[in-house]
Amino acid sequence: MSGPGTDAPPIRVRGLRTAFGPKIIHEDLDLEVRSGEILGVVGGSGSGKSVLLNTILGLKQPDGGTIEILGRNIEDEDAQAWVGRHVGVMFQQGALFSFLTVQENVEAPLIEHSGLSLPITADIARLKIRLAGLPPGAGALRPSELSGGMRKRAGVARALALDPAILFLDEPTAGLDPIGASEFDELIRTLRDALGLTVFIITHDLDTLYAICDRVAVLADRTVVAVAPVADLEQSDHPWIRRYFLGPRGRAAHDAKKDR
Ligand SMILES: Nc1ncnc2c1ncn2[C@@H]1O[C@H](COP(=O)(O)OP(=O)(O)OP(=O)(O)O)[C@@H](O)[C@H]1O
Repeated sequence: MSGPGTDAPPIRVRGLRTAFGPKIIHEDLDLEVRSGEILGVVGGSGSGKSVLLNTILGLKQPDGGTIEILGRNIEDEDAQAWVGRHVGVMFQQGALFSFLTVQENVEAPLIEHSGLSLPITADIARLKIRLAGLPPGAGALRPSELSGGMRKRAGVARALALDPAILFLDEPTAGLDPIGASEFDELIRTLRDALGLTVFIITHDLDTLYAICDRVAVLADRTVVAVAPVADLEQSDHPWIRRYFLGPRGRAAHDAKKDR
């Protein structure tokens, strides 16, 4: 069986169809994510980015097509537990348990999946909290005591708890000020480089796309209409892509990248 360490692409989606009743969200959608890349996923509001994420994670059943994570079909028996073991997810706002401290939030997946003793679990959680760029004292705080940026870092620490091969991030910089957002981008790139992660980021943040994404997948017309580095997408003829990258905000992000 294929798995982490094999040549299978981290994520391979083929011919995906999803729907809610009669409403079709994705049709004949193909997407292959390369090992070690940071892939940005963009699309208009309601284009199906979150539904795609949930379907890849096995939280929503596809109506057609196949999804493989590290070579394993997510509809296979026991695949959910396997995906949970090899994939880290940071949902919007960090999605932390509000009644637990940061330390306990990061320990939770370790206790559930690793079978390690509690002292070792605690040590690993402390390491992940530091890895996510939080100060040592942050572990004792509850999510409500953290700033938005710290909460997102705590979400990253928890997502990294089980040493995943793939990190999924849903709008990680939403709600952060520009300095916090670019520090967060830098964290993601550093973690990718240091840990060899493959990163899948849903984002509306053009600066993130220019700053750290190796390629960007564009969702439109119920499918992925392009997957390419931003520089190539700037040359696209697709009307939505042109409006997105060549509109005033796209140009500003492009110019900011040049000035960096
Ligand atoms: N549980 C659901 N039941 C019915 N329709 C749904 C459900 N979840 C999502 N949808 C519909 O699926 C479509 C895609 O939604 P999705 O949340 O994936 O969009 P998105 O691209 O993530 O949007 P945004 O950028 O605004 O977050 C929308 O039309 C939405 O109304």
